[in-house]
Amino acid sequence: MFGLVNKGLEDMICSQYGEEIWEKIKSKAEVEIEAFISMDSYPDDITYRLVDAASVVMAMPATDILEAFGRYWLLFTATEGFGSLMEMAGDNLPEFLQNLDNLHARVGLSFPELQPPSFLCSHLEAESLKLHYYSERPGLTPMVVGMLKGLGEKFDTDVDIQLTNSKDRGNDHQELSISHKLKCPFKP
Ligand SMILES: O=C(O)CCCCN(CCc1ccccc1OCc1ccc(-c2ccc(Oc3ccccc3)cc2)cc1)Cc1ccc(C(=O)O)cc1
Repeated sequence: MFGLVNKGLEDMICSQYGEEIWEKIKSKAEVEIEAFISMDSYPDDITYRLVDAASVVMAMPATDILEAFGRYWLLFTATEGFGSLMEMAGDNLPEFLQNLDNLHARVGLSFPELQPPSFLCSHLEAESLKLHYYSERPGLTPMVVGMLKGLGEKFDTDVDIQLTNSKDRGNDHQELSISHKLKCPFKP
């Protein structure tokens, strides 16, 4: 996983809980890396160990940490680091999601070690769509849900996300039903 992800986790923990908690998480995860380099690639295992350790140290379910992290990563880490790349992906939520694979492909051109998941949109309606999420990495759906919620905030859009099919149920990918509604700009 790119350092961009692990660094995002570090930034979220340090900014919300302080460096001390982050050091505790790192030592519990037996991660000795001083500082994550955003553009370096690290074994996925490091990310999983950090999330599991954070779950113990902060006494929070790992799924809650992953969702909070996904939202933070989208709104801060990815936006600060790759605002222009994100802007190119679309002006609204459905457009962005339909361009997600292109966004990953564009990054992959410069960073071949990227191992992105794949996203496919179907059943596109005015205010809903189905997002098919294919990944070799298990257990990161809550992180993607958090990213999608972050995306909703970025686009001033109310988002409701339901997992409608999953690998736990024998499906070969995760299927998320997403309804999205632009927030009315002026309160009546
Ligand atoms: O693998 C999984 O099953 C879940 C992992 C999270 C999936 N992506 C997030 C996808 C996403 C979902 C919802 C909304 C927005 C999303 O992504 C937007 C995005 C995607 C990729 C980047 C990105 C940018 C630069 C990258 O690499 C760098 C980093 C620093 C300097 C130069 C390039 C890597 C990813 C930025 C925003 C981002 C991603 C993160 C890491 C990797 C990877 O390490 O291979 C691949 C993809």
